[in-house]
Amino acid sequence: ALASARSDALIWARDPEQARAINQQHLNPRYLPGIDLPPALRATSDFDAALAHVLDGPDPADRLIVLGVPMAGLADVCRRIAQALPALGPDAAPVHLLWTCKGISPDTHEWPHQIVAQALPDRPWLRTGVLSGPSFAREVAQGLPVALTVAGRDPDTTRAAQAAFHGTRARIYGTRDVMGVEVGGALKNVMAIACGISDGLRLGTNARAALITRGLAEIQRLGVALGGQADTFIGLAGLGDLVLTATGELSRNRQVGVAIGQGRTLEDILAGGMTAEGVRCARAAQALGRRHGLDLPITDAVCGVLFDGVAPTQAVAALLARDPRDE
Ligand SMILES: NC(=O)C1=CN([C@@H]2O[C@H](COP(=O)(O)OP(=O)(O)OC[C@H]3O[C@@H](n4cnc5c(N)ncnc54)[C@H](O)[C@@H]3O)[C@@H](O)[C@H]2O)C=CC1
Ligand SMILES: O=C(CO)COP(=O)(O)O
Repeated sequence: ALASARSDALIWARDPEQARAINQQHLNPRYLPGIDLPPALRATSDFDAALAHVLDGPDPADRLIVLGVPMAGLADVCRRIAQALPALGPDAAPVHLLWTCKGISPDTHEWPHQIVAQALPDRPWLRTGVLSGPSFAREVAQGLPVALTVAGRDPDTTRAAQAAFHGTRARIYGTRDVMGVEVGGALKNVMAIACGISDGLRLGTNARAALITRGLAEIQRLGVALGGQADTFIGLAGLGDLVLTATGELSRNRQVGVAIGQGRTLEDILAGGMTAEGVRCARAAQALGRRHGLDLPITDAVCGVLFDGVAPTQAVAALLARDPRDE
C-alpha cells in the first residue's frame, strides 16, 4: 500500500530469494502468488540496511517502521531492532514503530505492546502503536480499498501513520486505545475459527450470525476487563475485522475452523505451516478470561474442540444447553 503512493517504501525480508523476486520481478511468489507489486517497492534481506534506510531518509518527520511478522516472530524482530538501532539522543526525531500482529503470547499471555515495550525499553524517541482492522493481505496487495485503525498512546504516532498512508488506497483511523485494538484483533481470530467450524458442520447462516454477535459480546467483555474502551469493539478493529474474518473465504482462521467442522484434524490442517493466530491464542484468551472471572463460552468451546478432544457437534450442543439469560 505504501509503495503505491511513495517511492521510498522498502521491505526487509529474511529470505534473500524473496527479496530478489520482489526487486527483479516485482512478485512475491511465496506469499502473494499472481499479484504484481508496485515497481517502486524495493526489498532487502539486510536488516541493518533496512534500519539505516529508515533513519537516513530525507525527512526526519517521516521515520516509520511497520512490523508485519506473526506473533511468534515479534519478540525476536524487536530484539534485532534493539541491537541494531543506534542510541539516539533525547532530542532525536521520533521513529514510529507499528506492528500488525494479532494475538496473545501463548506462554506468557502478553499482548504485542507488552512484548515490544520489554524488548525496546528506554528509548523515548521510539513511538509505538498497533495497525489493525479488516485487511486481507491479498486484497491490499491488489490495490483494493481498505480501512484500518492505528492505535498509539502518542498522537504523533497515529498522525504519522495516517500521513504515511494518505493518498494510498488505505484509509487509516486513529485511536489511543491500544489494548482495545489488540484484544479485538486477537479474539476475532478465535471467533473466526468458531464460525468456520459452524459452517464446516453446515449449521447455516443463522448460526453464523449468532456466533458473530455473541462472539463480539465476548470480545468486548474481555477487552473492557483488560482496560479497553467499549466503543473500540464496534469499530474497525473489533466488529469490522470480526465480520471480515468470520465470513471471508480468505481467512486462514476461518479455513482452519471449516476444515475441523468437516472432520479434519488440527495437526493435519496446520502441517503446511500456515499462520492461524487464533489457534495459538485461544488458550491464552481462555486463561485471561478465567483470571478476570469472565464467562467466555465460545472461546471455551473452541479450546475444547481444538485441544481437548471435544467433538464439534458436542461443543455446539453444550453452547445451546447453557442456561437462558438476558442479552
Ligand atoms: N495476512 C493477512 O491478511 C493479515 C495478517 N495480519 C496479522 O499480521 C501478522 C503477520 O501475518 P502474515 O503476514 O499473514 O504472516 P506470515 O506467516 O505470512 O508471515 C509474514 C512474514 O513474516 C516472516 N516471519 C515469520 N517469522 C519471522 C521471524 N521470526 N523473524 C522474521 N520474519 C519472520 C515470514 O517469513 C513472512 O515473510 C499476524 O499476526 C497476522 O494475524 C493482520 C492483518 C491481515
Ligand atoms: O487478520 C486478518 C484480516 O484482517 C487475516 O485473517 P487470517 O489471519 O484469519 O487470514
